[in-house]
Parts: sequence; C-alpha cells; structure tokens
Amino acid sequence: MAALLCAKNLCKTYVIDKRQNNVLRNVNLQVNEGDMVAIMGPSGSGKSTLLYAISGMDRATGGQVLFEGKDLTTLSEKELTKLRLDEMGFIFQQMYMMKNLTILDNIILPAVESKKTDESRSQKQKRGEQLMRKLGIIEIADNDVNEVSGGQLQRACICRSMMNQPRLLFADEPTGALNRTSSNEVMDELVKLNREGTTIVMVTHDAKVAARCSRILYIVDGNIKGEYTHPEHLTAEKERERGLNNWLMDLGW
Ligand SMILES: Nc1ncnc2c1ncn2[C@@H]1O[C@H](COP(=O)(O)OP(=O)(O)OP(=O)(O)O)[C@@H](O)[C@H]1O
Repeated sequence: MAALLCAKNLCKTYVIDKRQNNVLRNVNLQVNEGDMVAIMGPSGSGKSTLLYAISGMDRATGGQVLFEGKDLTTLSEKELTKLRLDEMGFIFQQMYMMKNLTILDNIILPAVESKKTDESRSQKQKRGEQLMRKLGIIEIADNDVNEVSGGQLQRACICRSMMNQPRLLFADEPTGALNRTSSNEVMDELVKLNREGTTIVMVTHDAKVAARCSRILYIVDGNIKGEYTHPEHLTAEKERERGLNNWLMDLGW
C-alpha cells in the first residue's frame, strides 16, 4: 500500500513562562492508504498533540508532515485550510456543531464552504441526507444540536467529516463521551467507512475501540514506543482484544 501520510522527525515544543515542554520528540510514522490506526498511550504522552500536528490543525515546531508527498509544514494557512477541507475529515471533540443551525445544515457545512465540486446546494443537501440515512440518524435532520443524544451527535459528526469524501479521517477520542452500546455502533460505522476506502487515524484510551483498528501505535513521552498489528490467526474480536490487552500490559498500560 502507498504512503498517504508521513511524519519525519516531528517535534512540538510548548514554551510556558520560559519553560520548554518538548511534547513531541522526533516522531517518525507512516500511514498507508487504507490503514485504520489507533494512537494509544498514557495521559499527557502527546497523543492529541501528535494528531493535531499530523493533520495540519496545528503547526509542528520541527520536522516534516508529508501528505502525498506535499509538506504541510511549508504550506500557507490558506493552502492548509483548503487541503484540510477537501482531503481530510475531522471528528474532534473541540469542533462543536453550530448551535444556530440544524443537524443537517451542520453536516453539509464543509461542502458549502468547499469549492471542490460545482454541486448545487440541493445536491449537497441530498448527499447529507444520504449520509444521515447510512448512519441511521435521518430522523434528526431538522433537529437543533441540543435536541439529540450524545451517540446521535457523534454520528452526525461522522457524517459531517465525510461530507467532502476525505481521503483521510482524523478522530480524537471518537467514542470518548459514549456508553458502550453507542461506542460499538460508532465504531461499526468507522470500520465500515474504512472498508469502503477511507484511511483513518484516531486517538483512543479504549483498548476495545483500538482492537478494531488494524494498527495500534503506543506513544510514551512524545515518542512512538511500539506498534501492534493483530496476528493473522486471531480473527475473532474477543481474541484480538485479548491479544492487544496483553501487549499493552507488557508496555505498562
Ligand atoms: N496548547 C498547549 N499549550 C501548552 N501545553 C500544551 C498544550 N496542549 C498540550 N500541552 C501539553 O502537552 C502535553 C501533551 O498533551 P496531549 O494533550 O497531547 O496529551 P495526551 O496524550 O493527548 O493526553 P490525554 O490522554 O490526557 O488526553 C501535556 O503536558 C500538555 O500539558
């Protein structure tokens, strides 16, 4: 599989009161087309910082991030915004839906803002509705943001992230605020999208969620300390989870 995203010697340093915090320390990683990657690690190890840096949501302080060979660290804000809008999808907890818009209008917003296609607004609306149907939430299309459950809202975020048919989807704790049933349902949808061709990179604390990804990276003190892939003979979900848990325990999880 071809490399879609590469981080090379990626560094991120925060300076607070003249004190340096080297959060990412020369991270190297490659995400291939079709991967479904989970980033795990202790609290404060740099998982979200890494996700923000490789997705171009935040600027690294050193190193390179190559998306199909194009170095994100050298792009202008305008170029970066266009690339994120057209090629990437985001399911980030900080990216709340807009309260003055219905769920459907929130979902189609990335397409309204993008110049990727010359679709009419009604075509965009139709596609938004198709996505909502696919994720089983069409009945909340006209609801306000505060009139839906956490699981429905998360599925709406997935619809929104898919609106511009991204090559690469980034998710920060996509199931973090959900109960187990909703979490499983959201993961079912993400696995389905991945099987249909979308590459996914997510941060999660939940080994059950991570076990459904094809690669699991473990980050400690701003560096990737190990990578896990499921042994081929483990095909059942429970066995995969057990295998991953054993690996995590060996790393001190
Ligand atoms: N905007 C910021 N300004 C200054 N320091 C920051 C900022 N964002 C994160 N940090 C620091 O960077 C370090 C890593 O934070 P990060 O959120 O990436 O960790 P994490 O592994 O995602 O943690 P958690 O699992 O608790 O969400 C922490 O020490 C944090 O305090």
